[in-house]
Amino acid sequence: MSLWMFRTVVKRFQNKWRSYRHRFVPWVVLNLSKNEKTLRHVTEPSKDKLLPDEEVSRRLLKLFRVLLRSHHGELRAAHHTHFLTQGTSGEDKCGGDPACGLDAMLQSLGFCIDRKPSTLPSAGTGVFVTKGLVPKGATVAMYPGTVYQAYEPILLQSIRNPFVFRCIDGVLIDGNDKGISKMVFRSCSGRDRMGPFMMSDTSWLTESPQNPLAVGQYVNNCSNNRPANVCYQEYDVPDKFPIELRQYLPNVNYSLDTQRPLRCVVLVALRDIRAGEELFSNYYTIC
Ligand SMILES: C[S@@+](CC[C@H](N)C(=O)[O-])C[C@H]1O[C@@H](n2cnc3c(N)ncnc32)[C@H](O)[C@@H]1O
Repeated sequence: MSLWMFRTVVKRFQNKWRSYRHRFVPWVVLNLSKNEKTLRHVTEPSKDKLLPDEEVSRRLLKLFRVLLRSHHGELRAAHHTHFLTQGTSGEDKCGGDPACGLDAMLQSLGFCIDRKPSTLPSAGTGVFVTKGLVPKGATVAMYPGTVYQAYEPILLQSIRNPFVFRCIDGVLIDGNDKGISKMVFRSCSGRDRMGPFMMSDTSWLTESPQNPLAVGQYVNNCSNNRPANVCYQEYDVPDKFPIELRQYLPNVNYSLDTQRPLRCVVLVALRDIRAGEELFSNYYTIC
């Protein structure tokens, strides 16, 4: 093969690769050809938002305020009984009681989601609606993890890591709750605290996240007979987001000197989803 031909082939591959909005490496590469029918096409990146950012903010704030109130209640109760041992690490403010976050979710959003074995054979864990009804257009989950700008190195953390999510602008979110990814998230989160306030939530790395939405990294890909019922949407946290509620955000910037607002990704319901149903997203979006 001549050098010219080689370059043309590489260029063609690069263009196709870049046009994929979301990819979980290496699973997407292996399965892309099998699943062409499930590709989602959008005409322009800006047309890909189902919910305006203000609406995403409003819904997150509603949940986070209920979480804050219930945590204050828990802390007061713990003070009374002299069993306050959690300190202010920001992790496990529910005292390990997942019901605390789930109650807040049911109260503020009208549904609960949780992780369970997937209904798909050999797909590992999935995410299910366990109570209530998720109405079409609801913010049903968040994709937690460390946020890498397109120019930042992620090589070590990305090796054999199926949880690296690629946003439309090349920003990557590492949602792996194990190994080096977990260490990186914890260290960045500890670094960014402002006085008494945590700027992010590390409890998504445990079995019982205090923000119950932060399990979106476990949502499995749709297939020809299991169509997507949720889709991803980027959400940049606005400057005015209250400082005392940032402790529930499951994302943190890898670099301290990132000049952009914190990138989060939410999953939005494409239709009403009932209790018992598994969530399926679309790993491939072409624009
Ligand atoms: C982002 S993770 C999702 C969580 C994963 N189910 C787990 O338990 O760790 C992506 C991985 O889930 C699995 N997966 C996702 N969708 C699948 C599907 N439709 N069929 C089989 N495996 C799937 C693949 O192993 C893929 O690499």
